[in-house]
Amino acid sequence: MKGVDHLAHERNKTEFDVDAMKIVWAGSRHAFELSDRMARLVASDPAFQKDGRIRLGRKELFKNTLRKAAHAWKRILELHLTEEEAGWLRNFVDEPSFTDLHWGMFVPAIKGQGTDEQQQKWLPLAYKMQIIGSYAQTELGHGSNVQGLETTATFDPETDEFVIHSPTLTSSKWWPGGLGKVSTHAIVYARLITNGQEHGVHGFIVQLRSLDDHMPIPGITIGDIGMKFGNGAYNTMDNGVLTFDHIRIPRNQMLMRVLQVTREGKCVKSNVPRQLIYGTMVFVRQTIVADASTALARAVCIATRYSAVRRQFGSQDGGMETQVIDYKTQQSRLFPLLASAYAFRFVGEWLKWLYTDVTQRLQANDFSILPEAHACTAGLKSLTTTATADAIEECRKLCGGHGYLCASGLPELFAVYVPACTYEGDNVVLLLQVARFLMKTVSQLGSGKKPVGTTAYLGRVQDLLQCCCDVQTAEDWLKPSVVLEAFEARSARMCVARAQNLSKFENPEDGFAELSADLVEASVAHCQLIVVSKFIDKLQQDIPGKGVNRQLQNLCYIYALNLLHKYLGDFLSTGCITPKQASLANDQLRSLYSQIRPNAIALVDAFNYTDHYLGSVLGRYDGNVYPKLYEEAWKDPLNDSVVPDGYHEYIHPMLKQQLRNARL
Ligand SMILES: CCCCCCCCCC/C=C\CCCCCCCCCC(=O)SCCNC(=O)CCNC(=O)[C@H](O)C(C)(C)COP(=O)(O)OP(=O)(O)OC[C@H]1O[C@@H](n2cnc3c(N)ncnc32)[C@H](O)[C@@H]1OP(=O)(O)O
Ligand SMILES: Cc1cc2nc3c(=O)[nH]c(=O)nc-3n(C[C@H](O)[C@H](O)[C@H](O)COP(=O)(O)OP(=O)(O)OC[C@H]3O[C@@H](n4cnc5c(N)ncnc54)[C@H](O)[C@@H]3O)c2cc1C
Repeated sequence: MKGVDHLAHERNKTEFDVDAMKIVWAGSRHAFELSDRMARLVASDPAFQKDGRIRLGRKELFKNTLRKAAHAWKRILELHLTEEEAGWLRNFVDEPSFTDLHWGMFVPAIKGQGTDEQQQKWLPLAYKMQIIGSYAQTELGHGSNVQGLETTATFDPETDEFVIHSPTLTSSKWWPGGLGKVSTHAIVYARLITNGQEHGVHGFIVQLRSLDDHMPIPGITIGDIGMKFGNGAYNTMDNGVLTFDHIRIPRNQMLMRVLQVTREGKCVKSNVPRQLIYGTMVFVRQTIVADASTALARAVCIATRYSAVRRQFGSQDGGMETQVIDYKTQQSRLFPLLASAYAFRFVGEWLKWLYTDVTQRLQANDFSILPEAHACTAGLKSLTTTATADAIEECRKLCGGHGYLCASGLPELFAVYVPACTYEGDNVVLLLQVARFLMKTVSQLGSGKKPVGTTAYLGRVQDLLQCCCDVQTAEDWLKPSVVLEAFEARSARMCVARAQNLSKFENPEDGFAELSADLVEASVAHCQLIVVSKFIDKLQQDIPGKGVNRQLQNLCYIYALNLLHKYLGDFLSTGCITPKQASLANDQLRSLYSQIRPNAIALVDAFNYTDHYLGSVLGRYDGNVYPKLYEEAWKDPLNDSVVPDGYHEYIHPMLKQQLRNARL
């Protein structure tokens, strides 16, 4: 059987309505139709082809990215695309570029932290791309510790200006995307100083380059920070270095929604909390969770299709060998990743809802759920990006040797994706933020303050400390209440145990530092509970389409029970379940793998990825893997000549030498 036939055969086994699942995956019929249209538009445009990207040198690669970004903008204008359509189009172009930072951080920072007048002035320029912006927060010496940033913005009352300055080498801005070669402006984070007094870190709109000839403004030194991990990959982005030598900007270019500086240099606080200065990060972390499901789904789609095409061992009487997807070990590695892609999709949907809700509340001066929004975005960003980066690497291994070829698409996907564990907040630093939130919540339980939102379960802590898991058979693990209670009890018990250990320290900060590794584990447990509970919530919705809900149920329990298996130490040591119940969970997991197996190909087809977007010979929709891999190999520049360059200089003399030695 050919690879092409394998996948057709697999698709015939499907037990659910794939078109209906495509809509569930996209979030709505509207989102499906729109993303489908944009994906096809990009795939059919020769200007957006990706072939050979990994073989380009840095300069060529970067210029190629500029060309694509300019072409994308041209198409957006020609077709009068809406903001939503334009976002999808840029997504399917699938090449990190300065536009990510312009639309993803520069514009949101002005929207979130700018006053109405500032928005009226700067947003139209940014929307028309008459200025291009980046987000310059991180410095050579400090990234995680935002309060430790060294760049200064000193108010000069004589001229009504701020003087932006880099006092040290370590205060050089370092990393901002789009800054190195493209951006004309940036939101620069700097320590505000007025009348000799410091007022913490704030954002300032600073012009970096001339709008006429793109030369840096005098006093500004700016460039690219150099090559990053992997071929192609994130090297399409000009992450930059920037220093200021007493650059003057008008007073009204400080983003003043949180704090105003008057003509006299007086600081006047508004009614919004200081943390709103960090609001852009909350917004981006939320989008990163949605992106995690997309990147994970890409890797899983490649590994699943290839696992159905690939055959090894098991041939009897000259019959066909076994499809590697039928090995239980392959299933136990692959199907939890498939389930995670769906789980992250739904938690991403929920997080988007939460973010929208917080934004509306903020507009009505209700800041009460800001800590919850911060903890959820930070924790879920950390959980989903760590899992996705690990999963892409696992998918590479699931594809055996061919997974290591760039033609599989997996090496570049990994190289592009893995910095997500670091940017927008190092994942451990973010989990420590969640831990602070959880410890604060536990410490307030005695005061009668009822926890709400994702920590509401901690309000039932007494019950959760005592409850016994009600599982007697493997089927009992298919009850939502049972699964939910196990995850709630595990998280609550871990939180309470950590809080008790913390209370033994005289100085809570010392305790927090000493116990931080344990605290991070409690944060992970809490975030996993959120993902599981949002998946279970999704199952309660009225989901149309034959067999769709059934598949989602199977995926939900695979996600939850695989976590239970992987983190068994937590569940057993906190006494949430018994070893016997753990073993039953494992039995159920195996049964679920068998149920998912005939639907695996259709479940990845439901992601609706074009071959252009997947960029993988192994993941091709038609399964025509071997002929295309063979074809692809011959495209390598090494195969341009039969005898390689360097033969006469190095190989030939070496062979001659051996020959002479042999004759002696
Ligand atoms: C084949 C492949 C082809 C190619 C494929 C292409 C496809 C690509 C796919 C990739 C996917 C997506 C791409 C997406 C594009 C993204 C582009 C990358 C952009 C990256 C940009 C950046 O990195 S910007 C810089 C980000 N920096 C950080 O995140 C810094 C981290 N540090 C902090 O956030 C904070 O300083 C801190 C959280 C660590 C706080 O530290 P500290 O304790 O010092 O805090 P404070 O004293 O300042 O404040 C404490 C109180 O404030 C509360 N707090 C903290 N943060 C927030 C917040 N954000 N919101 C609300 N409240 C907050 C904190 O809880 C404390 O509260 P209390 O305890 O109540 O006092
Ligand atoms: C590809 C990429 C794109 C980026 N784009 C931008 C951008 O556009 N704009 C921008 O401003 N920045 C950008 N950044 C910077 C990014 O936000 C920072 O690198 C990130 O926030 C991590 O900070 P750091 O580099 O200072 O790491 P560090 O904080 O130095 O981390 C080093 C190690 O120390 C540990 N650590 C640090 N603090 C603690 C603590 N309190 N407790 C325990 N462990 C700790 C971390 O876990 C990590 O293991 C980008 C980074 C990358 C990689």
